[in-house]
Amino acid sequence: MSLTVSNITKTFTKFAALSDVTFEAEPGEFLALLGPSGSGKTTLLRLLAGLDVPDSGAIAFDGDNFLALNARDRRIGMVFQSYALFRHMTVAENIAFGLTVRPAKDRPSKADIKAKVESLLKLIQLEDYGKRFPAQLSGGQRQRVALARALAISPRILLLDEPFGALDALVRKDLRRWLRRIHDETGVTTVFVTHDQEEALDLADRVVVLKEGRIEQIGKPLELYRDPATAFVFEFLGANNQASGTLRGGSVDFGGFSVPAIVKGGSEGAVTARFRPFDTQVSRSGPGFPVKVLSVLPAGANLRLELQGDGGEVYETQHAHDADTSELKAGDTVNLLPTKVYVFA
Ligand SMILES: Nc1ncnc2c1ncn2[C@@H]1O[C@H](COP(=O)(O)OP(=O)(O)OP(=O)(O)O)[C@@H](O)[C@H]1O
Repeated sequence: MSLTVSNITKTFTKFAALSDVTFEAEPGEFLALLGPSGSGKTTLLRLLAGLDVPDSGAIAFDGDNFLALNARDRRIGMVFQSYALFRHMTVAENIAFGLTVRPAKDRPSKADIKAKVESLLKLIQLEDYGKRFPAQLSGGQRQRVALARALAISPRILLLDEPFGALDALVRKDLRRWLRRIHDETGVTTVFVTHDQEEALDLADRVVVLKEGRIEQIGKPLELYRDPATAFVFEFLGANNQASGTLRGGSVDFGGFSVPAIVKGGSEGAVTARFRPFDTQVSRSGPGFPVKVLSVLPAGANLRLELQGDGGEVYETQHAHDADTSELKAGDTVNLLPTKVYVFA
């Protein structure tokens, strides 16, 4: 095990920013910390980095007690959302910084530093940019340089705090793919903070979902999506629909039709059933809730529908085009049938 976080609690003037947080990262694993604003992600990252100390609990890396080491001795690479490059230094000087400030006995030779910077510039695909200053780079390029600077010290662990948060959606997507490739090439254990579920599911080997300073669930992206432990995880990880029904013998009865349920808690009787846009069928005459089509949106090979029930509730569905849905238009009345629902405590 490379990183072990055990029972970490951190309180700010009586307010518990983190409560009893425990998780592990395998060597070389890419872990995402995912949660809404204020869930404790940055606090956790700061504790890992040694920028703050927990009230209780333990943090170890490869058997070393991290809490007994100061920030520098933990050998951590960090990248923040804001471009923290030194403005008066060139790209190459920025990347070399962590090596040039080492005490003489630990400092690599000038030639070694130069070679390291060149290999990192190549890795981040900015080979010809070494002599530029940060102001002469795009936002995305600056974050690539920030990553190279973090990697220059050969960190034992890389901590990334919403590194693409300030960039536009297209650049973010590009950098996401790029970061994953860099991670796979360098193999450094990485903890990535984000509040963007798509980013976390896309990038990470495993995702730690935080809510109000506590871990809701830890799992591989697909596990979390398919097998969410709580209603919070279900809702946080993707578009969701809700309908009231009666849980009975593993199915939810909606009055007139019933749907197989994945039951994660709660008891038989009145429940709120949740279902994903993909787990639905829309038909003109089959079973289901009578709904009105609000909008029809093409989504690649799929069709996305916004539907409204009798009581004003809005549903979202997404499926492949079929005979029953391809001619649909706003204002039509159809039946919405969930094919699988989740019930949580
Ligand atoms: N130095 C501090 N003093 C007091 N409260 C703090 C301090 N740092 C963080 N908090 C509180 O701890 C909670 C968790 O904050 P944190 O920054 O870790 O959340 P986050 O999940 O990273 O949120 P965001 O996505 O908005 O950055 C918040 O309620 C915050 O107000």
